Amino acid sequence: MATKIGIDISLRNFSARRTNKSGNVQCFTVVKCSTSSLVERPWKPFDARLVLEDGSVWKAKSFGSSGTKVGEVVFNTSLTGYQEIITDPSYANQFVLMTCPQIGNTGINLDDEESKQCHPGGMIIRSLSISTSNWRAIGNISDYLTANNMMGIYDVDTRAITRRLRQDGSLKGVLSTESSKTNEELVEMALTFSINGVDSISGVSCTAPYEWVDETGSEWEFSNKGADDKSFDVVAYDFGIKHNILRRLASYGCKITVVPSTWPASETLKMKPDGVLFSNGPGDPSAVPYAVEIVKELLGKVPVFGICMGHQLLGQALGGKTFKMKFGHHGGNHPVRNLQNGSVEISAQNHNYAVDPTSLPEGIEVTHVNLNDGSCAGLAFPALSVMSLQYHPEASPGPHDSDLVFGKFIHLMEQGKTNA
Ligand SMILES: NC(=O)CC[C@H](N)C(=O)O
Repeated sequence: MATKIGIDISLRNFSARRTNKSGNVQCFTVVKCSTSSLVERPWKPFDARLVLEDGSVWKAKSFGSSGTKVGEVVFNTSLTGYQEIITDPSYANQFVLMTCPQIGNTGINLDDEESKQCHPGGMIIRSLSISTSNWRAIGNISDYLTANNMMGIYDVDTRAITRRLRQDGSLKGVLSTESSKTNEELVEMALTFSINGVDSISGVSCTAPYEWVDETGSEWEFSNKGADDKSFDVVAYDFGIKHNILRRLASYGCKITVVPSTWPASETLKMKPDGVLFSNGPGDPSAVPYAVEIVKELLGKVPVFGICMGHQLLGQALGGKTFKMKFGHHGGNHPVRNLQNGSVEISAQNHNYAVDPTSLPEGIEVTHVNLNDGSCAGLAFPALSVMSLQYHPEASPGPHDSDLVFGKFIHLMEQGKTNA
């Protein structure tokens, strides 16, 4: 007898709600799950447009929510992990184009959210999977996007758009399902939008401190996991923090208090943490001087670790400058050389800005280099117990090569405790 793998979710109606150990309520408003809502055959006519600031108009079909939204278009080359990508707060004010040609086949589950909501304004894909089948799936991506007020378009030439972004650099654009709006109006909307010089982290940060205790689930845990008892008190600044950063810190033995992006350095020091983490987050790092000031005030007083936006803020606090890259790095296979031990890590990346290493004062060490373009991928300043990475050691989605860096942060905190 043939074994049936997966679940035919077209037969199920559901609503799901649960509270994790950290008190975060996760719930889905999706109650219907049918393959028929995904894709209709034969093809329906085009009902959505992506209009770019260069005047190009890309006809497509819509899924998820409808309306008109403006944002910056970036392409992500990851082959898996679309749910983690669309719930990553670092994508706020952007549209994410997936170069992987088919999206949606593994559906949506309760465990792969990197935050409590979807953040990009829209998702641009080639083919929307006609069915959903995965042992963890509780819904399909179309209903999930609708429930999260996120737009999606499919049946559009994602290769051609990606080539344009690679040639010309990041482009602003508008997604619209509204036929009443002219192409000219949408081009104008794209041209007047700006992500540069705008504070995007204030819209995604938490508003009050909270504790985080959830570790990586035992079925996904690595053998290199750290201490079982919570030996290190860590304050994590939330500039748009991904849950997997918190899970990895908890797995490595940290007791974590997450604080808002504006949390004063003096309040953090009163909490007497063993270390401070500066998280990932969306938008232009040079547009949030208040966050750079907080980082500066903490330098030298406690060991610190910066990830992505956190790394860019540290770079500025140490005296350096950031700049906007041509089209950034978004994917799960970027080779990075660790200059401290010579090894190469295959890494998960998601950023449009970078620290200019030539702007850094003497003594600041560039510890990691992106091997695709030679850009700065990590910094250290041992005299002030500083370490940072431009990419994502927590992955989610992505390879786990860089996970050991959480152990390095533990080591930095241990040294801090010894020297205290
Ligand atoms: N993932 C992140 O933290 C992104 C950092 C920053 N917003 C950038 O795009 O460069």
